[in-house]
Amino acid sequence: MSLREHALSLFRGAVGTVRPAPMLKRALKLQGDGCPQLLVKGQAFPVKRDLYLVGFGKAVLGMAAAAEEILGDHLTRGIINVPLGIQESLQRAGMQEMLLKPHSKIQVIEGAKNNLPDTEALKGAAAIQELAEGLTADDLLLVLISGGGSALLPAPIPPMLLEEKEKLTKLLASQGAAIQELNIVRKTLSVLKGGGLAQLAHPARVVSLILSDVIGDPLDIIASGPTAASSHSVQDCLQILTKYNLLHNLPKSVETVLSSSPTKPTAPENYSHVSNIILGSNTLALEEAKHQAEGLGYAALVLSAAVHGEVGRVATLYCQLIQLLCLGFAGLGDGPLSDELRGNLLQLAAELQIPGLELDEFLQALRGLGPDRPVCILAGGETTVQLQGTGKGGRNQELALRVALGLHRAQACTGASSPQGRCEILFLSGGTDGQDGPTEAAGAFCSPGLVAEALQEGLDVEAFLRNNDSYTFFSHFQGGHHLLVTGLTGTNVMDIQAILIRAMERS
Ligand SMILES: Nc1ncnc2c1ncn2[C@@H]1O[C@H](COP(=O)(O)OP(=O)(O)OP(=O)(O)O)[C@@H](O)[C@H]1O
Ligand SMILES: O=C(O)[C@H](O)CO
Repeated sequence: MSLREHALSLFRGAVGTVRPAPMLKRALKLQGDGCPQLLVKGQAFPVKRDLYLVGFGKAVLGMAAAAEEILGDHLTRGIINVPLGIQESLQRAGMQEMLLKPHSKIQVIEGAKNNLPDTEALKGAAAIQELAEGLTADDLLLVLISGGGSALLPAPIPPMLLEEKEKLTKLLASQGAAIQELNIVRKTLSVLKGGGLAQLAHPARVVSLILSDVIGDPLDIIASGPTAASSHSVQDCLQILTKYNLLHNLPKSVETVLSSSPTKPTAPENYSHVSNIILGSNTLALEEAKHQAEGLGYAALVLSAAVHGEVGRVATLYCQLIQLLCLGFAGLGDGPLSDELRGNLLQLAAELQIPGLELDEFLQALRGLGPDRPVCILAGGETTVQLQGTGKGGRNQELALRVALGLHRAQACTGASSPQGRCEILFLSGGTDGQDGPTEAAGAFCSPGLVAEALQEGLDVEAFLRNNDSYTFFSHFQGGHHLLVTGLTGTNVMDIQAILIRAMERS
């Protein structure tokens, strides 16, 4: 099999493991008929009286379909808020397992066009709020949460209007606020976010099943943590508004809400009726890819599930890693060039501040790999692209193209003796949701020869990159062969990267 086929199969395996149905079926069981209990990853929750379900997020329709199949007649009623048009597009894509059955007890509300809160999402949030407020101590509320949940559960604190809150979050996003900052502000201004839903559902037992789309899986940030104790206060919100110069331009209603917000977040002991359980994450997807890579004969290592930073810097990190691996294959893993690369990598990783990354240990483990086995390095996270041009692309395709350019330049420096010439190399970057930016592709593959081969086709990689036009490039180059096209996957645990390297077969 080619490296490309291997990479594709690893990507599909990784995504497959965090698809709603397999994920729910692995984690959730209902046991016993007389006094049924819900079992979630080994934790038992008795169903004393009624069992309700609510959910919000891009992957929640599939999660709800799988949950209803497991809960059967024990489910009393449910309400989910999902993206506008999702039922029709899943139907069209033939993804029946992600759709609710006819006569389902779960009401579906579609809204939040283009991932922005709207009146439909507002109605859905009000219905969820009403359901939660009516629960008793004998009821159990199952909450399904995934990325995109913030826009799908808008409940601005009065007198603030939806448009006012939306305008403020849009302003923050356009100024480059990170998702953590955005969601701290959203939590302060919302009835249901920042633990609000869990508090309204009290005294019912609340069990949240979460598919994480945020680096580090922070419970109080994913979908703005509607069932998680918030570690943030109104002070944090004010600091963020100050940082982005928005504090002195706030609508009156926002000022009113901010001035009457409690100065301290609700104490964690008020969440003893709540269990927040992460069911799927980038880490889980990478573990599955590692397992599959080992099955294919690779020595596989996971670099990190928290790779973030400006796409160009992250591309440099991957290029340097690839060069280091090549030197290892060439038997030069202990030479001065390798030492220099290791030094550069450590410096770059320190600059990128990737949480939890022990690069020193990782590089030691790389050194321990023999030159005989093919190597697979896996990583995940989310890069950022500062758009300069007007082209069409996504962060994964841009990353792959930048890695190709970096490898091309490195090869040009070392010439014919380049250690890259002695091994076969493939890099893949893809979004697990199957859509990279506003394009039809999930991501792209690249190898060191790409830039030179593109030139022969009259395609100038640097010019495409200057215009953030990676999708147009990959669509034209070799008839689109290097595009990763999966279609919408119905899940989302950020992006995945794979580096595959093996010694060149001697002819
Ligand atoms: N022409 C482009 N080239 C490179 N990146 C782009 C381009 N246009 C948009 N992007 C990037 O795509 C991202 C938005 O796309 P997308 O909706 O896939 O991301 P998202 O909102 O983070 O969604 P998700 O987390 O669900 O994948 C942004 O990070 C943006 O910078
Ligand atoms: O909905 C949101 O807030 C983002 O997708 C992060 O979870």
